[in-house]
Amino acid sequence: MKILSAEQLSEADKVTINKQNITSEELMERAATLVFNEINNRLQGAPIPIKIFCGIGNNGGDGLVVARHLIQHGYHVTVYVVNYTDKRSDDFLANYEKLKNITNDWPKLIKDKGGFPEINIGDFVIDAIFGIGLNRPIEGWVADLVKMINESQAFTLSVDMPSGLFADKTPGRNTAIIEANYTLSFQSPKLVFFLPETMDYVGDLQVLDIGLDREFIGKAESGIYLIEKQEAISMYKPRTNNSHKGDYGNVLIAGGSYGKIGSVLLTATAALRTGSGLCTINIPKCGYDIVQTGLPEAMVITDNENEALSSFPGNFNPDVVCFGMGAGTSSKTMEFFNDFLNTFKKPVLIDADGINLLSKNKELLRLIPENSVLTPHPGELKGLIGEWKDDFHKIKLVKDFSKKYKVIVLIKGAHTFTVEGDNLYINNSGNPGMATAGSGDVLSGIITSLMGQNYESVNAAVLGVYLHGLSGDIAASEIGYESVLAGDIAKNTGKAIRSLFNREVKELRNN
Ligand SMILES: NC(=O)C1=CN([C@@H]2O[C@H](COP(=O)(O)OP(=O)(O)OC[C@H]3O[C@@H](n4cnc5c(N)ncnc54)[C@H](OP(=O)(O)O)[C@@H]3O)[C@@H](O)[C@H]2O)[C@@H](O)CC1
Ligand SMILES: Nc1ncnc2c1ncn2[C@@H]1O[C@H](COP(=O)(O)OP(=O)(O)O)[C@@H](O)[C@H]1O
Ligand SMILES: [K+]
Repeated sequence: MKILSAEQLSEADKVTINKQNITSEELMERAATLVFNEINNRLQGAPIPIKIFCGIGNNGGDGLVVARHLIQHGYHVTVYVVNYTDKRSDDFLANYEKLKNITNDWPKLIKDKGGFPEINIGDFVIDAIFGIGLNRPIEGWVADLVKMINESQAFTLSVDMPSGLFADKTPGRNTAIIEANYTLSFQSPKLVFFLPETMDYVGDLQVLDIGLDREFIGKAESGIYLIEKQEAISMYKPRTNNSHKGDYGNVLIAGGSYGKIGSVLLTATAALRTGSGLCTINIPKCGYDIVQTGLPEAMVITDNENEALSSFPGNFNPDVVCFGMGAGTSSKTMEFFNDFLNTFKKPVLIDADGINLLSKNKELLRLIPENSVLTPHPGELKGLIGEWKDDFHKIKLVKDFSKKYKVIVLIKGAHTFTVEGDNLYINNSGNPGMATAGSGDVLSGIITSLMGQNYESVNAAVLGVYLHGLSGDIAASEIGYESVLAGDIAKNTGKAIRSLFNREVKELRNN
């Protein structure tokens, strides 16, 4: 799904009104009725106190429409108009009149702190104060109101966006923002919903298709994509009946050092479980027995050194190499890395200590083959691109880096971002059970496997991140968040692929 900016959404709004020959008030009615339907489905007529806080722009207008429908369906509703200015939008005013026509309980105007109502923990709060029109941080008594709503701990549902969040920029420190339990957003999720600094304000997210013009959305240049099941399905390449192991990639996983051999095992297991035809592991000697016993399906090449890798096996020509997990950053391993980058010219995957070695010796960046994939976690990323001021700055730095070195860079996190030049792919699978040692090693194995199976690097990264999250979701649903081990994520990649299609294994082939 494309993620549009606030500006593009406002434009889509205008184009839709024009093309569908409707008024903006009708579009508001359509959008806000969908919000009402969701709330009604959820509450099923429950007699709980509903407090709706409406701004005076169109977000507030949505709130008034929702209020009207709720009242007409017999809910206990109190409407508050958060009168931060007197410049009310036309559609707000039209719906204000409509609301007054159906109830004697007219909206209560809040103009300062004196007008704040009591909010109890059992209330259902609807936040329709600001939407995509917010253009400066919330201040003064309105900020106090937001704070009061948050402190009440009442269940809070935000319409379109939690008030106080900007769709496309960082909110800045200590600003007032609604901490929603649930956000019903119109047409396109907003970028800030997925960033580490702002995702916690959103709560559970649901996007409502309000029927904005498809052609406009199709053509809109966004460069930001949310990756969900549909996108994953469109990237997946089925296996063919008439095939053999040579068709599914020969991958080399190089890494590990004394005490960290398990990392390579996890990566190789994930690669094989994602479908690699052949997998060879390159480790220091000390790992030989561990790896041969732990994963008999893999072949092993040992280094001359006992405890860390020191020289790249140049006489071996795999389809793709993945380097770095558990490798350490000793000078010997730096020699290995140097050797490797000077020898191997097809796209590679560099993870963990591979990234740390790049940060130690930035000269090596120029040697990375085009279309390689780098998979740093935030700590490793800092070594590569330096400190960032906020999430938007981080994205800019990573885009610049990706363009400069022609590589694909992941920003790993609860929503992993895959950055390829100016394109951002935001992953929407995964869960907190995946915050466990070795989870990243598994991800590297999955992506490397796909690269070896002839997926374009960017698709291997985007699909690999999605499958990794989905495998983690399957593992967590079976054994609970706390118990998920990285090995469980590796084990479930096959189930993840199958679940994309809800079909029997036999049907997942190209005949
Ligand atoms: N796009 C779509 O597809 C559809 C959108 N719809 C809905 O419209 C919403 C957008 O509505 P909107 O443009 O009227 O803006 P909104 O968020 O209500 O607030 C703007 C008002 O706030 C003011 N203001 C700003 N910052 C401020 C501050 N810090 N402190 C104080 N005031 C501040 C600003 O005035 P200013 O003072 O800047 O002149 C202005 O008066 C959108 O989120 C969705 O809910 C649907 O109905 C239909 C389909
Ligand atoms: N809360 C979370 N939700 C979804 N995915 C997560 C979460 N926490 C971690 N992950 C995923 O787990 C992986 C952790 O990678 P990394 O930090 O490199 O782990 P390690 O170094 O232990 O292998 C990343 O792919 C990340 O996206
Ligand atoms: K809102």
